[in-house]
Amino acid sequence: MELAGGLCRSGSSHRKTARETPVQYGTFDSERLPRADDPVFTVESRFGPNDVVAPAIPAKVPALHAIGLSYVVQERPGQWWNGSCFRAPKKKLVLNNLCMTFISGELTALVGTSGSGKTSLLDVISGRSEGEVTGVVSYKGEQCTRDVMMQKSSYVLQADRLLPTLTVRETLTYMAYLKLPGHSSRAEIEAKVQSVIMDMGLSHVAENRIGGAVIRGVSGGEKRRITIGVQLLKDPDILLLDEPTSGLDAFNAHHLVSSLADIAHKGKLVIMSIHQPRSDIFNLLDKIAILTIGQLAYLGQPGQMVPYFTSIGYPCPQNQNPCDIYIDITSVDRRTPTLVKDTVNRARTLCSTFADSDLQTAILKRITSGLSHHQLSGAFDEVDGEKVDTPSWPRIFTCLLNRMNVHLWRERSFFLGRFVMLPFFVPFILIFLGRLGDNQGSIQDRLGVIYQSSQVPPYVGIINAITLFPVLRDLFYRECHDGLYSTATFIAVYYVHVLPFNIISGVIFTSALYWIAGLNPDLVGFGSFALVCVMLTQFGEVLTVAILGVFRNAQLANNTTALILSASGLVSSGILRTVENMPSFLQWAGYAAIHKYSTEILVGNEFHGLKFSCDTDKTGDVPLGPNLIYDFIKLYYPNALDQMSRNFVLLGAYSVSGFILAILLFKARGIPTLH
Ligand SMILES: Nc1ncnc2c1ncn2[C@@H]1O[C@H](COP(=O)(O)OP(=O)(O)OP(=O)(O)O)[C@@H](O)[C@H]1O
Repeated sequence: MELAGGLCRSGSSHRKTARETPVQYGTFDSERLPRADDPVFTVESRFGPNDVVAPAIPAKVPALHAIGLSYVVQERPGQWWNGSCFRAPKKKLVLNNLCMTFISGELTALVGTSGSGKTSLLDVISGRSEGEVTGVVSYKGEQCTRDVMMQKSSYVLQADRLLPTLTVRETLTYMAYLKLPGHSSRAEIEAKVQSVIMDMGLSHVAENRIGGAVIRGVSGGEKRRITIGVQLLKDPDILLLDEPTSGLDAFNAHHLVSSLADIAHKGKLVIMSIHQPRSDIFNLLDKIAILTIGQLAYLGQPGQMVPYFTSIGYPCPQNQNPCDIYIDITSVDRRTPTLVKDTVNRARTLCSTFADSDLQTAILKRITSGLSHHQLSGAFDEVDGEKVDTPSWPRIFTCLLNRMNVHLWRERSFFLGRFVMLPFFVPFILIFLGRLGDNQGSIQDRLGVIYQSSQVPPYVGIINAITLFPVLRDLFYRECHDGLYSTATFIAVYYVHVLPFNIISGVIFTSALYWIAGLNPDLVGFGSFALVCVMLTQFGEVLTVAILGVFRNAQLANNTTALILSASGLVSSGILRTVENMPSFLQWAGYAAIHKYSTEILVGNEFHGLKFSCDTDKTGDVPLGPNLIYDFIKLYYPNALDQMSRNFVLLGAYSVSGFILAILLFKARGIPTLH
């Protein structure tokens, strides 16, 4: 049977067209749509009178259609260090001209072997795809833009990204503040959270911590339920789930899918990808779609699957799970080139057979019967997203800040570490340098204290960021992916969250070091010293955050930031080597380094007005004249005394520019693929 124009016909000729003439998302070749008077609409079922091919859908049931959907991605030809940046990226056709229909009130499973395109299809439907999409995704008869799909659908990714320190109820409550309309009252939010807890069967663990690698918390199945519950908070019309049962035992997988079936039967449109559903899960499904090589090998009711495949020469052996059998025959076997060739050919044949089948014809009929005349000619109106009352910025900011505070408070070792880590260095410095005297030798010792005091705080900032930030970053990726808030908001919240801790630890560090070591006994000097330490700690932390925006690997980010700060201290402090003696390019580089300004402040602060005694009893000691210290400062740190305010402003600017750099790097690097 030949469909008019061959829309959704699989095969190499079409593949070529999709590759060579990429069109924009939201367009399709209307010439290939069947007409309302097409004879295919009147053909008899090939399965006989008892086999229902396409039960009529009541006109008002909302349906999601994928119409001529193709998806092409750019494949990276290796890592950049292998020279991939000099090679043209290869295009890969991941989905090829899919025509599918999904209906509200039904649970549809996308099955197929690994790499068949299940996740990509969910990405495209949800509007979160990265590549080039052609074809139309329509919902309730209107073409859905990315924004509309983001609004109408919720997407449950494969990995659970949850804060281990929060309880189940807290997790859902914070998410409700981020997702529910801005006018929602506290009581409404609590009621919604309670109803999701009940719907997802989480009431027995509602007050338990989620837990993680170190602290045991809820089970894997319960974590999956929480992740799904998070997505149900905004009451989406469409719920998409990527491998929701992965990692679960048979009992939990069945329990979860049966909850999803309940959700679907309450009127939601639920589509999930699943690798190999067991027979008890298979029985819970309303529809099943088998994908292979980016095409459709089957879409229909589970009960129709055996008759369909039997009719095309693949009967299901007795007492076997039909899903296992038919996923196997549609799979590509990659063990040897011959096997690949044979199984790809078989998969292609199965897809083109399905494209010619009554099942596919019925799908096309459903699609076209829901389309208006101008839509049939390819002219869809793009629906604008409904005006959604999103939470206000202060509400989002406060919610994120509270969540970070609760998380840090519960991570007791990180929390205490923030207060004690910097002061912890004081005994080491004191053991090494002792109490400073007022003789000439103490000048060198004071320079040592100054060097240590400008090196240690930013390193502590690095350690603090590396322990705390990555888990928050992973959560941010997930929530930013859902469009809940921006990168700038996230970084700003983190900046404000850590600032009080850095102020307190900087003041404790200075209080201990300054008076016990016997630095210049002056209250203003003490305040300036503390302020420098705070700014350096904050800069170290925010610079690490910026680097963590580039490197996903925390260890790499740690090493890179430590290297940058070491280089900064070496070239600009003037303590390890006099700046004037350095090559000019290093002198210039020193101007860009924060340690130049922090050292100038600390040197001016320490030596200004300090009197030193003359050690005349020691052979070789040269008495210091009254102006010698002043001359020393003037010679080696010419801006230390005159430009103290400017240096403070520059230190502040560094900490702000670290914040801006973090936003820019996060934006430039983008949100990673979260699968
Ligand atoms: N952004 C991308 N860049 C490169 N290749 C991609 C991209 N997205 C998908 N692919 C490729 O497309 C094919 C289909 O991938 P997809 O993740 O959709 O398969 P899947 O059926 O969900 O597999 P699995 O069950 O293993 O998750 C794979 O070969 C994958 O490598």
